[in-house]
Amino acid sequence: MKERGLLIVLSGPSGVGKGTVRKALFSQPDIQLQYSISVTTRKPREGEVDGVDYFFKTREQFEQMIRQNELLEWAEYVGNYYGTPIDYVEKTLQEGKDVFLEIEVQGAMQVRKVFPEALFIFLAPPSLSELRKRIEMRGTESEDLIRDRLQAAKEELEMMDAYDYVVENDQVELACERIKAIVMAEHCRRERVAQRYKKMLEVE
Ligand SMILES: Nc1ncnc2c1ncn2[C@@H]1O[C@H](COP(=O)(O)OP(=O)(O)OP(=O)(O)O)[C@@H](O)[C@H]1O
Ligand SMILES: Nc1nc2c(ncn2[C@@H]2O[C@H](COP(=O)(O)O)[C@@H](O)[C@H]2O)c(=O)[nH]1
Repeated sequence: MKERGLLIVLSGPSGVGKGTVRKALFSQPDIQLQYSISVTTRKPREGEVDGVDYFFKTREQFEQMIRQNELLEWAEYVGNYYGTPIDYVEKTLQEGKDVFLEIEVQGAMQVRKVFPEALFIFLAPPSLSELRKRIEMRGTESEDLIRDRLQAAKEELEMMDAYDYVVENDQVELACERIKAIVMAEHCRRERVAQRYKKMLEVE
C-alpha cells in the first residue's frame, strides 16, 4: 500500500505573502506539492479564475456544502465564507501526494482536529507596518476592508504559537527556502519513524 502524503497547512495574516510564497514554492523543481483549491463566497478579484484561484460560490451553495459535509474545514472571515473541499484532500493524500492548504487560523485549528499529524506553518510579517504596506500596495481591497483585515491580523498573530513552525516572510526567496527545508525535514522524520516500526515488526 502506498504511504499517505503529507498535509501541509500554511496560515498567516492577510497580505503577509502566503500566495506569493506558495507560488515560489510550487515553481521549485525539487519539491512536489498539490494545491487544494478552496471554495469561497468572496467575489473574484481582477484576474482571478474560477477553479484556479478559488471555486467561487453563492452563500446558498456554500451553506449546502456545509450541510452535505463536503468541507474539511470552513470559516467566516471578514464577511465571507472560505472552506476546503474534503474529497480532493483525501483522494490526493491517499495517492501518496503532499497536499498544501493556504487557509486562515480558525480553519487551520479545525484541520488540526481531523489531521493532527499535519504540518502547520505560520507565515509572519516582519512588522505590522510592513503588513499594512503590503496589503495597501496590493490594491485589491477598499480602505474599510483593509481595516477589517488588519484587525483580523492582530487576532491571527496571537495564534502563531499554536503552529509547529513560524516562518518570517522578510524576503520571498528566503521564506520559500525555509518552508522547503521544513517540509523536507518532516519527510525525513516520517521515513525514520516508518523504518523503526518496520524493524520492530520484523523482530516480533
Ligand atoms: N517578502 C515580501 N516582501 C515584499 N512584498 C511582499 C513579500 N511577499 C509578498 N509581498 C507582496 O505583498 C502583497 C500581498 O501578498 P499576497 O497576496 O501573496 O498575500 P496573502 O498572504 O496571500 O494575502 P491574502 O491572505 O489576503 O490572500 C503582494 O503585493 C505581494 O507582492
Ligand atoms: N479557513 C479557510 N481560509 C481560507 C481558505 N481559503 C483561503 N482562506 C484564507 O482566507 C483569507 C482571505 O483570503 P482572500 O483570498 O480573500 O485574501 C486568507 O487568510 C486565506 O488564506 C479556506 O479554504 N479555508
